[in-house]
Amino acid sequence: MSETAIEFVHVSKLFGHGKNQIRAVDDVSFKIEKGKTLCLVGESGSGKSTTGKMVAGLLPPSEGKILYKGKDVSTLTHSESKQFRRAVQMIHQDPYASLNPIRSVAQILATPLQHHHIVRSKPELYRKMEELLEIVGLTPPRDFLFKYPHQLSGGQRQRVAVARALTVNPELIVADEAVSMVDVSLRVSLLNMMLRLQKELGVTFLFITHDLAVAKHFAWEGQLAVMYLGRIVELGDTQDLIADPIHPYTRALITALPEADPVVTRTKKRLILRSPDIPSLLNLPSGCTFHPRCPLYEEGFCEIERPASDVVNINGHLAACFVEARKRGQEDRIPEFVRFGGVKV
Ligand SMILES: Nc1ncnc2c1ncn2[C@@H]1O[C@H](COP(=O)(O)OP(=O)(O)OP(=O)(O)O)[C@@H](O)[C@H]1O
Repeated sequence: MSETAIEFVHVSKLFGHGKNQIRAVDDVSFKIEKGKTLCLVGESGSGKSTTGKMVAGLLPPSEGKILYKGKDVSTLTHSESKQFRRAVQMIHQDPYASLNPIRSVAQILATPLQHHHIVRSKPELYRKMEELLEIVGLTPPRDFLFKYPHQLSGGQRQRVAVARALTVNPELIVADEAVSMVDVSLRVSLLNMMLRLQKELGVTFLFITHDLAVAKHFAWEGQLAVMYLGRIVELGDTQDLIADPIHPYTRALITALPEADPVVTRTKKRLILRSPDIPSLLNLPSGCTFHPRCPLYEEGFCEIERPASDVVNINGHLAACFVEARKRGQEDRIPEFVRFGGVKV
């Protein structure tokens, strides 16, 4: 039976106070099975990083529950909490900022290995550091151990950051825009290295990116969650979601993807949004927050109530769109007063 690594149950994160309060993450639910990948994709400000930080235990939720292996993270004892922090590691966008510039690769890797008593002697330390560098594709390891971050390329630095995360044998890695600062030419090999890690070490991944092409590649065998203004608007197995996107926002993202074949790119019908502007979290539109941009917008239907993330549910492929719920024969999942144009019946 599959085991759930992490689960969000109606989680929200609020920042600020009074009139300046925003819901950076709003009523988000998902689970990631052990050894699988969930990729969060969405535009800047959609709440991806805030979600990632909550998964990594760096931010507490304002509402809702986060379960780690079925246990509410807020109720963990001190020692369980320490274990949790060690089991979940985060890889950031900018490895240059996250690696200490005055420490060599060997020093960067040795600190957690020694601190957590993962190695007990110098020879064991060196064996372990070399093994980690080999796992992340920095070979021969001796060429890299005594280098400093500034002597490495962006892709190599990110590999060191991954190796450092692996020092503590994590069960879950949160990779937040981990390839976006790396040259396009090196991105695929970095992504493939992380995919290999997942297969060989069985690590669970929460992968965060604004780039749907990257998301598609990394989570092809996992799941995608599309975020918009703090909410998940569509969630499903990546292959289903790409083949049959339900939410118009997902469709817009997919039709904007470049195709390998230039003829397909030229002839592909793009989904034109009614407005390019993303509303402010401080002043959200009523009802479905995507309605001012949505090509499927129906007056008197879309602006009444915010659709639940699972108002469309096709064998576990979920989406938050009343228009699509109706089109796909799931009208009974739409609250009655929305169906009757806002009139309480
Ligand atoms: N510590 C904080 N205090 C106040 N507001 C915050 C804080 N962290 C994030 N926010 C706000 O929450 C919203 C969501 O931010 P978040 O970084 O999670 O989005 P994102 O989708 O990861 O975007 P990006 O890729 O630009 O980081 C944004 O409006 C951001 O300004």
